[in-house]
Amino acid sequence: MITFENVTKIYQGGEQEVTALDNVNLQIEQGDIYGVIGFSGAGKSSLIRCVNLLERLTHGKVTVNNQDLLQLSPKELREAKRNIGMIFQHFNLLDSKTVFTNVAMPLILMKKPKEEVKNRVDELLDFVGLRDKADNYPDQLSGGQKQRVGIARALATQPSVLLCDEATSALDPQTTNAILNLLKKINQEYNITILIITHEMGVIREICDKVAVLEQGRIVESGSVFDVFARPKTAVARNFVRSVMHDDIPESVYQLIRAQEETNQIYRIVFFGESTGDPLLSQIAKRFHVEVNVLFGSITELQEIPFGNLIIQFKGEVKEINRVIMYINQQNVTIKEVLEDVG
Ligand SMILES: Nc1ncnc2c1ncn2[C@@H]1O[C@H](COP(=O)(O)OP(=O)(O)OP(=O)(O)O)[C@@H](O)[C@H]1O
Repeated sequence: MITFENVTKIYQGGEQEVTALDNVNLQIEQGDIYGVIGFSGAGKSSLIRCVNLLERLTHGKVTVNNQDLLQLSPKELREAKRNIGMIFQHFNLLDSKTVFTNVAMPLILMKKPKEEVKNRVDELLDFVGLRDKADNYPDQLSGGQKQRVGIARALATQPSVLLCDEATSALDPQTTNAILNLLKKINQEYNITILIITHEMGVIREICDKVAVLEQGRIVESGSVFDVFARPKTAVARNFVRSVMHDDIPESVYQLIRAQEETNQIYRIVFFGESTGDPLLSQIAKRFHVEVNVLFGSITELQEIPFGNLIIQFKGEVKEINRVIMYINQQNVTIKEVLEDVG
């Protein structure tokens, strides 16, 4: 478990102060895959680096498994840090050492017996699918393979927490998916809590259970990935969701929406899970005296669960349309007027 309590990080850059984190509160439960998303400069690196004290916070408190690292003795701190693995965008491998030695390094530093080191490294290289590369050097590996080495090294000390600092940003989409699947496997098989920072909503969609949106050092929105995708509350979260949902409404539909006089007839309906398949619209057409037009529709997958998005026009009497809206609200879907995001 990781908690951030009123965390502020201020950098003193010459004469100017930069507030990278501004009173951040966040709770990451044991076993979560928690994503923090934000644009460049939002404070993501500062946030993740405060967890293992690569950065010192200016105010507030960060705890990992109820321990405040700042309160520990040097010896206790070394032990606590072994419990926190980290992987990096640019892998941070030792180029002059083999894959085996890179993965073994944390154990060598702990002065573990040779045989124990060998067994553990072999096991880890098997786990990440690189047993045959043990004697290779990092520059003989692809980006995805380098990140696998980084992951194996991070797991060497059997941490309960894994910090991922833009771990897939330097990789192509296919390799990104393979690495994300590996992270999912680590979470499931070892029950390791994973904190990921990223600027890519695709990463959040693929593996995170929960997400926080960081903007100018503040958490502006947080919750389950489903909730944030279905009901983003802030403009920044809406933009991130749109970047992967491919649900942009065509301009021709916008024109139709802008032109209409009755303003309460066009709605966005968001479905997810099993309700995506429900014949909701045909039920509406049967039960109510309204005409139903689908103006636009898209469907995508969120963690292998279908997530649908429809723009619907209802034609009929206002009273009847209101009954339809009430009916839809009772189903497991989200409905809202489109006009507010037409701009
Ligand atoms: N060592 C530093 N000294 C001064 N300012 C810094 C330092 N590190 C970061 N900052 C500033 O703090 C703010 C947050 O930076 P941070 O790197 O945490 O953001 P980020 O979201 O990780 O961005 P990116 O995705 O570009 O890495 C930025 O305005 C940045 O310029």
